[in-house]
Amino acid sequence: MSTAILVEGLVKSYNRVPVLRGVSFSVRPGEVYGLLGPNGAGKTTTLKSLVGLVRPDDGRIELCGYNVATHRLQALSCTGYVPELTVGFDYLSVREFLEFVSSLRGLRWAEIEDYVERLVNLFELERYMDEFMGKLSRGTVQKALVISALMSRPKVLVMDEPTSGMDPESQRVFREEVSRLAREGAAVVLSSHLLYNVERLCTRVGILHKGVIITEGSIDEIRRKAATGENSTLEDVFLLLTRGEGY
Ligand SMILES: Nc1ncnc2c1ncn2[C@@H]1O[C@H](COP(=O)(O)OP(=O)(O)OP(=O)(O)O)[C@@H](O)[C@H]1O
Repeated sequence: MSTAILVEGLVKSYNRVPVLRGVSFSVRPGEVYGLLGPNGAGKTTTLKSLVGLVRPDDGRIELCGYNVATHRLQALSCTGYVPELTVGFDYLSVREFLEFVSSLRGLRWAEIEDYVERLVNLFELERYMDEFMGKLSRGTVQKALVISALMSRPKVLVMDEPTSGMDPESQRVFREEVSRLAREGAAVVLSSHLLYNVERLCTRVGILHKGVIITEGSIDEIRRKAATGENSTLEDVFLLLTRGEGY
């Protein structure tokens, strides 16, 4: 399959205020696509549309070849998702939460146990396994959410600000594990304001601004397009393109 995530002409308004005005991008197996943009640019709305939590007014989304509007179950069964915020799991321990997600996904615990244990060790979550999710710090919750999305080794991974609150060591673990999954053939899309992480992890980025993707490509390509010079950072490019025009 040449495209695992296909987004075409996504349009969405809230209370007649347009938020997405024709967002299009695609992600191939093995790619990690970073969706960037100022606050309110529409990143969460786009990612929620991908997993069927927001119904777009127009446009087409396919995950693993399945149209999300008509074959949502099939599309989501090959997809891992890290939401921006979680609600409702406060009174589950981390262990119960992971077991709950695995059973929802129809995974057999015995088959994923070794992988989950490896991730739990890497993210240093062992001592929190029997703590309620509601008692944990933001970064610790994020680690549990990331593990819950990775544990099925999905073909498509959709992540909204996945590393917010994570310490630098865990962010490195995150980058390594997501890269590993991509090398195994997953297509990944993530939103982030942490441009340092994006620069190291993403093979391609798209900058969302005023409801459309204003530039897209590898970091080198968008640096050339923005003519910010070969020593410029992603932050330089981002600030140049979106300067003073927060949406
Ligand atoms: N349910 C909703 N009802 C009305 N407006 C909404 C709703 N959800 C989002 N919006 C508005 O849509 C716009 C885009 O929001 P969205 O959360 O998609 O942006 P974002 O790029 O993810 O922002 P951030 O970087 O701050 O997380 C914002 O102006 C927001 O206030």
